[in-house]
Amino acid sequence: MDNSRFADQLRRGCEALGVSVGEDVPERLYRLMGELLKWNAKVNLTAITAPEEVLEKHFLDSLAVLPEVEGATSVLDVGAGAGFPGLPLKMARSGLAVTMVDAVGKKVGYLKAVVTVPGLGLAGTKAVHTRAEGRPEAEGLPRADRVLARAFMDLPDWLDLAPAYLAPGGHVVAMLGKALGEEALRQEAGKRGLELVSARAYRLPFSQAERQVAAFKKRAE
Ligand SMILES: C[S@@+](CC[C@H](N)C(=O)[O-])C[C@H]1O[C@@H](n2cnc3c(N)ncnc32)[C@H](O)[C@@H]1O
Repeated sequence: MDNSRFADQLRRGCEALGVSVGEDVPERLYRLMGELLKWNAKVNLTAITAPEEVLEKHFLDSLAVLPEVEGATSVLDVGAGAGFPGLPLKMARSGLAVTMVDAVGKKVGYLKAVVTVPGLGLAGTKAVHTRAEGRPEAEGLPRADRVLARAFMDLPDWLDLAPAYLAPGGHVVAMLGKALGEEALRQEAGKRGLELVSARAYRLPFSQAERQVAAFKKRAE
């Protein structure tokens, strides 16, 4: 897929998702895809390698959570793997302080390298090699306004772990596959002293795959 077809498809996908990104973001994501596929030939980062799928399943799927991130100044992406959703979010909102953490050293090696590639707009993005177990200070991880993860843990385990990394007033964001009812989300939240802030079900624009994103905050905040 050439650069202009990629950019066109990315724009159409963003429009369908109702998210907006700057004019130069498609071009920078195209270059990020080049880095990802180049590294993936040496280091196992992702099983998704067809450009159409990287565009939708990695890039658009990451950008789809922009509405839940708006207004935040910092994001912690736990179990970031090859940088999803952290890298596309940073590209789309350059003012965001993004920290990505992963337990696998070679993935973090890629993340640390890719954020220094000139022109990608990822400068200042942090990548930390550690196992996130809910002890931010000991793990060298910041507390953040949005603590999010994709394909990392089941919702109950995520809601047990993630609040430890919240800055005051922050939200835990859960990226889910099949949608859960709001009552089920509220129940899981309530068991952990959390409140449901929002829940939004949508489909990815080309494959129509189902997604849901839910945000939670600590009760009485
Ligand atoms: C299925 S991958 C998802 C990667 C990325 N978020 C995505 O959606 O493409 C899960 C990642 O979590 C990492 N991981 C698993 N347990 C972890 C932990 N306790 N702390 C940090 N990373 C962890 C794994 O190394 C892996 O890269």
